[in-house]
Amino acid sequence: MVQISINLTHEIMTMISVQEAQTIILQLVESLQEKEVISLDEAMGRILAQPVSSSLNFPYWDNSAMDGYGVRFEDVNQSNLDYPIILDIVAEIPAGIHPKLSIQSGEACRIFTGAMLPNGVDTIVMQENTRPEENKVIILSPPNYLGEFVRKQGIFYQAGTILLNSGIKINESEMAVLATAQCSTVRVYRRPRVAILSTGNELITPAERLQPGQIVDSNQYALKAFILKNGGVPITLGIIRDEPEMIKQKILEAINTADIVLSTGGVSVGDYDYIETILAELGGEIKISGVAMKPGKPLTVAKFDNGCIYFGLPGNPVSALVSCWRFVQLALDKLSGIKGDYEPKLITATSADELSSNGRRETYIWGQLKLINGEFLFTLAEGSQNSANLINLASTNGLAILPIGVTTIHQGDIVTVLSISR
Ligand SMILES: Nc1nc2c(c(=O)[nH]1)N[C@H]1C(S)=C(S)[C@@H](COP(=O)(O)OP(=O)(O)OC[C@H]3O[C@@H](n4cnc5c(N)ncnc54)[C@H](O)[C@@H]3O)O[C@H]1N2
Ligand code: MOO
Ligand SMILES: [Mg+2]
Repeated sequence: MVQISINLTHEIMTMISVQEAQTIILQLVESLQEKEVISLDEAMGRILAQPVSSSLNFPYWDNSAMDGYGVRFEDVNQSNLDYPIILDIVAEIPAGIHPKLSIQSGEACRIFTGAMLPNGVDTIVMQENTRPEENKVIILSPPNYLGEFVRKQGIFYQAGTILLNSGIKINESEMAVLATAQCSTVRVYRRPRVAILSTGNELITPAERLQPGQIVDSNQYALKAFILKNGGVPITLGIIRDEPEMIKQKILEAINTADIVLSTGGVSVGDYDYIETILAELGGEIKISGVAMKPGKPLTVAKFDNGCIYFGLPGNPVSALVSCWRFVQLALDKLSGIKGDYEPKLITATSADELSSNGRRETYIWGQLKLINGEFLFTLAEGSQNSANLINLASTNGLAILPIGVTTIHQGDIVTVLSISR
């Protein structure tokens, strides 16, 4: 690692640090309180708004963990190859049956994995340790302990205990819990509404014919995908020309319909960069107007009286996404009702490549994070690290972070990497 001492220029002094920006943003965001009841089938990806418990025990009843024979432990625990115990098979119990009989001393039942135990049975002998003979079974080796291969009622969870906490995201494993607890409906937080708009005279849609000087609006698609991936409802408002009145109208519409607004472009110092002025004119309180990071420097954040939080993201495609990964992600997590510490997922990795920065802003370098033999390795994306190069941003799952003052991370050095979930 190579460090420099830097003279802070006026530009850097007016920008806040990434950490300060994170703190401000998280202070602005309040978690949604509105809840809705949805069907279990629709619950994937949603945030649980109440703890889940059940009147059921888990397992629901004593059942067998093996295909074999249900026995009384005291009958068979002395069994061995020289003096094998022989029991009468008095019943066959497949899974799904409620056995009504009671197994007496000297008796066994044929039983299968998942089948409910009858009264009297306290242990299962797996069939590999037995030899059936007509309506009898020979126990070739005794069980290791009383209750072997029995899944006792309530041994995993007892009725009434909390199975899932409020504020967790429902993924596949939580879906299984909700299903097994027979929650056919689930109370969740409503999804955050996120308005997305692109500003710029040069922008066209992917379907339009490209004319010299134009550029396709990729940000709209990137941001929509990001919002969908994070459980929000994207409200795409399209492309707005660099026309202050038109931008004003769209922003007004956006802040009145969404919890968060993401716009791209128009936040730097150019003659057509109107966003910050318009936000202020509309009564937005400008909380951030520049962060000492690269890319993502001109990030503008404002809060409106109705609670809406406006992120004016830089227009450069990489800058826009890096700002989302670093800041909007945390804001969305908190807004969504997810309980957590709202901290970026930072991973310590070894750098496979030399990484460089001018050391003047906290620099985010995109690439691949791989787990190799239990250790994380960061590989630089091939090609240019230019904030307009959205092509080599594809497949990025990690952003190596070079703090202010650090100009070089040598190959083999340790580097902190922001992990991006894919
Ligand atoms: N004199 C200075 N110029 C610039 C500075 C600076 O400090 N002084 N900062 C640079 C940095 S850093 C960034 S980042 C950009 C931010 O620009 P804006 O947020 O004002 O965005 P635009 O000027 O509208 O566009 C920048 C760039 O991005 C392209 N773009 C815009 N929207 C989209 C979209 N929806 N999809 C794809 N690409 C888009 C646009 O064509 C421009 O190339 O400012 C620097 N300038
Ligand atoms: O801050 Mo800009 O995002 O470096 O290109
Ligand atoms: Mg600009």
